[in-house]
Amino acid sequence: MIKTLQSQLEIYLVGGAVRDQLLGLEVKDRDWVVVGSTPQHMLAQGYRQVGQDFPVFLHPETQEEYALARTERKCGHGYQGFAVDFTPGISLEQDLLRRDLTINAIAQRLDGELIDPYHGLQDLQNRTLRHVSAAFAEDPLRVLRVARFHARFAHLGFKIAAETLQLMQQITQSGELDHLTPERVWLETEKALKTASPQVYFQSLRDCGALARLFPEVDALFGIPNPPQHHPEIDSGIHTLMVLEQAAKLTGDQTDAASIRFAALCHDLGKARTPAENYPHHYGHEQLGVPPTIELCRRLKVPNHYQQLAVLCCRYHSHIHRIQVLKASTIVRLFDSLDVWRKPQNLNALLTVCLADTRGRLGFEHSDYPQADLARQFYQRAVAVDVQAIIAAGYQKQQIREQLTLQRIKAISAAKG
Ligand SMILES: Nc1ccn([C@@H]2O[C@H](COP(=O)(O)OP(=O)(O)OP(=O)(O)O)[C@@H](O)[C@H]2O)c(=O)n1
Ligand SMILES: [Mg+2]
Repeated sequence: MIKTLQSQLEIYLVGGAVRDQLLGLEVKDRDWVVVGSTPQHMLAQGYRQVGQDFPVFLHPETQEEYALARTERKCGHGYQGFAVDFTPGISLEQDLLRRDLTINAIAQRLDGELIDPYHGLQDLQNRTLRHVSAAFAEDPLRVLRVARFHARFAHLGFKIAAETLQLMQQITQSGELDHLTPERVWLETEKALKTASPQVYFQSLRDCGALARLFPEVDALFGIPNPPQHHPEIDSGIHTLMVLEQAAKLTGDQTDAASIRFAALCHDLGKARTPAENYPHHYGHEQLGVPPTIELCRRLKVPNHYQQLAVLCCRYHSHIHRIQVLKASTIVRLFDSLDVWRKPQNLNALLTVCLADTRGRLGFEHSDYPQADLARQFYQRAVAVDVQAIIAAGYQKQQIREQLTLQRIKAISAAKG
């Protein structure tokens, strides 16, 4: 069935599938381009149209995406306002020319032969992210996409070509990024947070000036000093990206990796709000970081669970760093604030951010962090307090709560010895 369908169309594999296969990586989803066909012909072959006025179709069996070869010309701001031409005369080369990066603009015929008019193979070998043509600028989201591909492939040695970075700077300066919807910005950012090197995404955005437009709260950290004895890297922006790098290493592909990494990104936002006369100290930066974290999340419509964890990590990371000297009652209050009784994962996430914070400093990359073990011990003691025994002893209503807190404090005090 597939064979007969495809034999009547001129079909090429394109985009990420060709790229990842050439890099020796696992291919997740496959995108196809169809040359010389029409929507009517596609429908007659059994394909289902995806969008109303976009020439993209789903294969009746594999459900993979097949797009008619097309050109696009921008005639407005942002995502809207494209003049799309998908008449059957559009060639494969024309379709590839409108794409973002040369490494994404290699096509493969069904017999395996590669068609590479823009030298994507060479750029794959040179580990270079290079735009295909000036048409790159027609979709400003591509500034974020390149930063994300950089984050995804940095560990393989990929760099952004100088002329592409320049173009990203021009697009940023033109103000086009301001027309991106929050949803699209967050979608790219969330994907970037899940890559092997999320810090490279934010560094690349900074390199082209886009960080100040999209994440001014993070950008504001650059140039803010820390005490050199604890922070040999000094700069709060650099520290933040180092913490993000460590958080990525610690979380790997665990399911809540993205929210922990996002919390790492936000944990020190308050340092940009320190009065300059206090430098390099940042008294109260934990609480000062909450408003910019909430503002960033509101603007980009970041999902609630990200915001909640980021706010907790802002507020309480220093508590964990100092847990050895905290009173047992303060520790119980901290656990209450973290809602650890219902959500023990909050404690794990905070401890991961704190470990990343410790290691995200120049020369401290392999530091131990005994505070995490201690926090876990205190939690184990406190969570073992038996509420049923308190009820059985005859306590009522809010007395139960009070007794619970009291006994948890006692349990932690005992553990402190
Ligand atoms: N703004 C965009 C989005 C997509 N593309 C093109 O469409 C292809 C498919 O897009 P997408 O699936 O988003 O990216 P992939 O490169 O396939 O990467 P992934 O593995 O993440 O799917 C890209 O390779 C690229 O050629 C583009 O040029 N500009
Ligand atoms: Mg794809």
